[in-house]
Amino acid sequence: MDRVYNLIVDSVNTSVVTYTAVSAGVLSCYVGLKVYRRQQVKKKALKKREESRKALQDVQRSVVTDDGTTAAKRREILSLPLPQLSQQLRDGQLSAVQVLQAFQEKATAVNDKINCLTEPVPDALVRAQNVDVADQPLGLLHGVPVSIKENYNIKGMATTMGVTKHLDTPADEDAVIVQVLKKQGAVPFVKTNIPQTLLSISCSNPVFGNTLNPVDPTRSPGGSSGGEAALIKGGGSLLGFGSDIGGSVRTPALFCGICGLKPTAKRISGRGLMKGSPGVQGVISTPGVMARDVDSLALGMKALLVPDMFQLDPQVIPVPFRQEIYEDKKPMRIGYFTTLQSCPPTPSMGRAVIMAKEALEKAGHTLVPFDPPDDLRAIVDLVTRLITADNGRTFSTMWLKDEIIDEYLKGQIHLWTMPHYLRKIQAFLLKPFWPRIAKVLSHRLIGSVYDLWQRMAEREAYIEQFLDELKKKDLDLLLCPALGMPACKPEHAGRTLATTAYVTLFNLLNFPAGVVPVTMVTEEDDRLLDDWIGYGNDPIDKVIKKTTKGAVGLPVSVQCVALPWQEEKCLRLMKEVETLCPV
Ligand SMILES: CCCCCCCC/C=C\CCCCCCCC(=O)NCC(=O)O
Repeated sequence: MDRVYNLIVDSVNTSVVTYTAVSAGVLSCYVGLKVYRRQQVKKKALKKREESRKALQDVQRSVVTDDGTTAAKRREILSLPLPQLSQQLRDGQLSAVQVLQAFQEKATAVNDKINCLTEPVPDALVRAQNVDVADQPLGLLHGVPVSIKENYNIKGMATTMGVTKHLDTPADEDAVIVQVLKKQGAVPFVKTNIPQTLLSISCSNPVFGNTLNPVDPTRSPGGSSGGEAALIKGGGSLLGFGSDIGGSVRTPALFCGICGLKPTAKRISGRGLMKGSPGVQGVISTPGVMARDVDSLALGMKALLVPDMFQLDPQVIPVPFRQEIYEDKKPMRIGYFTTLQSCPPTPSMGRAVIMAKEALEKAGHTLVPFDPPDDLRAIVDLVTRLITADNGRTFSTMWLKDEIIDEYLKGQIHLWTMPHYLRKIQAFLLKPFWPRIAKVLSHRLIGSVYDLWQRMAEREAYIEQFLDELKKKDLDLLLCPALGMPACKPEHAGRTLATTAYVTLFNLLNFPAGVVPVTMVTEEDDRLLDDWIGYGNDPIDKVIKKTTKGAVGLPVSVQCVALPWQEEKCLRLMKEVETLCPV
């Protein structure tokens, strides 16, 4: 009996040992493979970064000059506002090659300091040479060098979104916007940096690295069109093209102190742009224009709103730029608000609205207080739910699977991917202390098509309600904060997303909206921040406060908003604010 028992014990022991050894072997193979894959991904990212650095250096070497006359001419070119520069190019006073080289030299020098470029556009010089031999001006942007955000397709260049799996796939066609720009004579010359996946207000990815804010390098230039904003602010481009589903044109424009316009979706074409959240419903993504001043934005829009665009993308509403609306001089009636319930702004952001409001009133316009209806519901129940409706599947499978996750993206991934039961437990525990955070956590995940339809129906009802409120006050324009805070530190970007309420609201409504710098953070704003509690001094408020502390001197903008398809009217209000509140 004992022998049988021993035999059984021995055989069980042997099985356990064998099982443990096999499991350990499989586990170490799995871990080894993971580590190996990670190293390969890292290697691939670094190789691409090195190649792009070299390509940019080659461009720099080819244009740098120590000839005094050329250098003086380049300084003169770089000092011209876009409308004058494009006029001189059309008149033949300047050549496209001369202008391109001035901007190539400046852009690469700016890049050396803040890492805002991803790659040079390889055929830029040939394109400029072709522009110079044309018999007559090719269009409104004849010979104007333009910068393009990384997620726009340019034939022959990979659109990477900051993930390595796209590095070896060059685009086979230009995005429609790029095609139209070329038809207008423009010379796309550099692509600009983005955050990995685009769904961030920072500007860093494992392939091209982190972009710094040219005004204060300890801060983020904003995202996702952060490379564009930083380059334009640094003087390396006069006209750039970005995209915006949650403020990606407006946030970086604010953080760097330039102007940016997010049009109504389908006013300009989004064909050939890679999206961070393809298929998302109800919070609408659209390309946008970025520049140092409003006249340049208007020129950029005018150059795009032409029959070529309407033919290349029949989904675009065929309405050309209405110059008469942009140049209209009649007094305007403008609604304004300084705060949203969901995320009260830090002192400088609210002060900027009051400053612009008073200047507009002095100039003869009528300013009317306007309360956006139930913005907490709009931001939490609609924007947050709709933008995270797939519970992070696109985020984790399409973008981040087998990739290195960027360090600045890590702080926000849980918002997209946290399991439902964990959200519920946390929301229950946190509700008595931090009701806003509990509200965000407790939002029901979208579990079915029926749920999605319900949210979309709520969104339609919300838009109707918003339009009714505007109509009651006879308003078709709004003035409000550009965001809940000025430029943040990159390490705080993932935990300050609540401040995007001011911009995402207009992606939800699909209204055109643009930002214009009007002031800078003052010592007094910084002092007032000490008593600022935001929504209720919850952990989100504490990070917003921490990141805003010491922001003295950073740009502060206001946001101008118009009704759908009224981009020209939105730009008109922006222009008026720019003229009345010069920074
Ligand atoms: C009331 C508290 C709410 C806190 C949570 C707010 C979370 C808001 C949810 C989503 C906003 C996400 C914004 C992310 C930046 C988007 C940048 C962007 O527009 N990217 C798209 C593009 O570049 O095309």
